[in-house]
Amino acid sequence: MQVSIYQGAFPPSAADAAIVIDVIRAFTVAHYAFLQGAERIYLAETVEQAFHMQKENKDYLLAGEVKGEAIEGFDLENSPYQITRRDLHGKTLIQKTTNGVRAALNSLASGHVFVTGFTNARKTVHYIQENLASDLETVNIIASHPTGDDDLACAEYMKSLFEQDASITSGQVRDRIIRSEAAEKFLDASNITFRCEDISYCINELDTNFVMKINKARKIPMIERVYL
Ligand SMILES: O=C(O)[C@H](CS(=O)(=O)O)OP(=O)(O)O
Ligand SMILES: [Mg+2]
Repeated sequence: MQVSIYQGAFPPSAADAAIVIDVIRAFTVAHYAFLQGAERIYLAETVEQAFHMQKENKDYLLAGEVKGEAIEGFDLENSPYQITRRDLHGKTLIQKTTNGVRAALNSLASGHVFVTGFTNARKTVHYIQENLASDLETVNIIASHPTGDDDLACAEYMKSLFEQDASITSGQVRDRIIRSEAAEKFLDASNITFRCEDISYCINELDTNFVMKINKARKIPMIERVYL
């Protein structure tokens, strides 16, 4: 199996499987949303599309950000801290974010498409190794932030798990996430728009029994849980 890492929202090629990483914060948010009971998460290309979908389906909840900030009229921010304080049982979310959602939508030409933050990175590798590996010649790992080291560190970690070379530890990934450019504004106490708690949710691996896979058969792609 050839495992390649790309950085940014525009992967140059398709693969048998793609794993799109957004540690800070889109797919950490998605992971916690499922843990809070969400059933599915649609991926919206634009804020307008998200509002249109909610107009047609009044129960859907809008989650996301523009330039990291809350969107007026959305139900949820792009904040794992906030998500963990909501009961989302049975809910459908529509997610719109700058890097993670954009990169996922640009990866749909790959055969299987998974999304993850650091919280579910190890489980995602194990799921692919156990269930798909014999059918996969190429795997693209897409670190969705164009320059931030948070997603790149997680991508290197996942590649090292696939290749079993122990070249990077989970502790090293955690340190790189905390020191990344993307984390800066959250850890700046004078910047009250961003919560430092969000970073705490992004740096710990969780022992969950599912991975997050994109269902491409729907008109609007959506993330679903696939159980281990
Ligand atoms: O909200 C986020 O964490 C980012 C936007 S920014 O990098 O903070 O401007 O979006 P995401 O798609 O979750 O990386
Ligand atoms: Mg990000």
